[in-house]
Amino acid sequence: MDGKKIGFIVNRRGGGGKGGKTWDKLEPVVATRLASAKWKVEYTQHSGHASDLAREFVNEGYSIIVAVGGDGTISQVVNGYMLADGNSKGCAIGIISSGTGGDFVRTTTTPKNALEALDLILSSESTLVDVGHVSATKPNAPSATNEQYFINICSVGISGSIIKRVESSSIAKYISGGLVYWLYTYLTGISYRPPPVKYTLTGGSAGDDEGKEKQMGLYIMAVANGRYLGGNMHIAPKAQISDGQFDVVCLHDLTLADAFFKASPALKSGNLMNLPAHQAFTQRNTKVSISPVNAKDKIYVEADGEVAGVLPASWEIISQGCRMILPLS
Ligand SMILES: Nc1ncnc2c1ncn2[C@@H]1O[C@H](COP(=O)(O)OP(=O)(O)OP(=O)(O)O)[C@@H](O)[C@H]1O
Repeated sequence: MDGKKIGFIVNRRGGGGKGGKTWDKLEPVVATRLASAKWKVEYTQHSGHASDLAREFVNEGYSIIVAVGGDGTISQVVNGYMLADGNSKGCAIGIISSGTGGDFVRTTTTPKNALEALDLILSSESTLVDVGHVSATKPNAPSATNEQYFINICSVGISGSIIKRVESSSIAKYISGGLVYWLYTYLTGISYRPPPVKYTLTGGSAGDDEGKEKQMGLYIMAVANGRYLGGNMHIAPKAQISDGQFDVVCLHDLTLADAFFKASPALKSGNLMNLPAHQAFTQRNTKVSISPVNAKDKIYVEADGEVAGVLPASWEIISQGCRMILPLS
């Protein structure tokens, strides 16, 4: 650790308070192991704060930034890192997972045990991974866009509607995060009707469809760097975080019965094989764009588990844009 500066960004609220408890146990170990190094901890004070803190750590010359929290915290740290151009400044991100869903660390097989995760961060080399970028329309300002990076999965359709309902929910502060998510998944599942959208896929395996605008009734499209979403849905089982491409997994034109009896089990198991080709496809692409056929439809986009905007939206991969310290695959 000679000469290295390590910054910890801790979301004490992540995982319904797990983040705080994890850090309280870990801090004495960090103090001992990093006694001869320069290290600092910052606690997130509000949503989005982890991004500002990451940007400051990069600009202050820190060599490692450790995100202590869930997928939302990891995503915000990646956003701050990308905005400050952390890769070209020789900075890497480490992860100590203490959230609710933990979808990104499921892909990377980062240890769930905080001491093991710290050990990995302090003893391993960093590796380059891809980062996704999404440009989505602001829900209340149709002529403006939200520009955002994501490290795991950005999706649109039923998943965006679920996240929008979870974020707007007034009961979320009274019951556990997992239960709120389950409740709105069920309620959205029975009321969701696939809206018509136009989409274009470019770069990669689009073949004859390369760059052609097509239309479908959108159930879900996952633009995936990682493999899991929604707290363990194995939606993109073959996605690789360093291959320079998104795995684009799409279910479309489903009836309510198909959605319940075929799509949900298939998404959970990562097996879309029992859905016919006219209702599901998987491709590898570097660019994606989708817009609603009916301009007044508000179709929500979620990125790493948080609302990123509505359609129209477009996606682009930033190949090997971020350095992370991860277990060797
Ligand atoms: N002090 C704070 N007050 C309120 N919200 C905060 C605070 N610090 C961070 N947040 C927000 O909490 C949200 C959730 O955090 P995080 O993703 O770490 O945990 P989680 O949602 O439990 O886990 P997961 O995303 O893996 O399901 C993030 O959007 C983050 O911006």
